[in-house]
Amino acid sequence: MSGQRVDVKVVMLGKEFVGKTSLVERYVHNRFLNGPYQNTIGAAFVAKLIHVGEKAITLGIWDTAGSERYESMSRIYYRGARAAVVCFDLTDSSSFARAKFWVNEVQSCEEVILGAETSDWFCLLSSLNKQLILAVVQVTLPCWTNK
Ligand SMILES: Nc1nc2c(ncn2[C@@H]2O[C@H](COP(=O)(O)OP(=O)(O)OP(=O)(O)O)[C@@H](O)[C@H]2O)c(=O)[nH]1
Repeated sequence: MSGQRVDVKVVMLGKEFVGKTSLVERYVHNRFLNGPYQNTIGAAFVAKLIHVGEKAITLGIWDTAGSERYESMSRIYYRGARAAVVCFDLTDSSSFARAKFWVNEVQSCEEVILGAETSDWFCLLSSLNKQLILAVVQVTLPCWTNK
């Protein structure tokens, strides 16, 4: 980590290849890296300064590796996080099962955002009630109702 002061810790979680790094790149640098897929190893950290009203807040974003072999490491990164962005691919039901796993894991986070990505669009469902998020997604997403 860079040693800079972080006001709010945010963690990105979800199966590998669902687009976590791409989302962070878009949000922080407003760019899409078009090169070959490179899996995250362990986790990557990036900070972003945002303004909420007159307040300046530094977000410290931990982009975790989605591969299950890094699962225990990801647990370290979400400890103390104020928010978790749990991502999955709408075309991959196993990635939704993985998202469900992470939503249950991150009970300590104040805010959980569940993101669904297909190849060319992205939607966010946000709620403080994690069970409600899962219920909504189970009802609305065909890839989940097949399970
Ligand atoms: N076409 C398209 N490709 C995308 C989009 N988002 C991500 N990708 C591609 O999907 C692949 C995986 O994206 P990453 O952002 O590296 O996925 P990740 O979840 O961070 O993967 P891990 O680091 O292994 O956990 C990459 O080849 C991206 O270029 C998108 O919105 N559209």
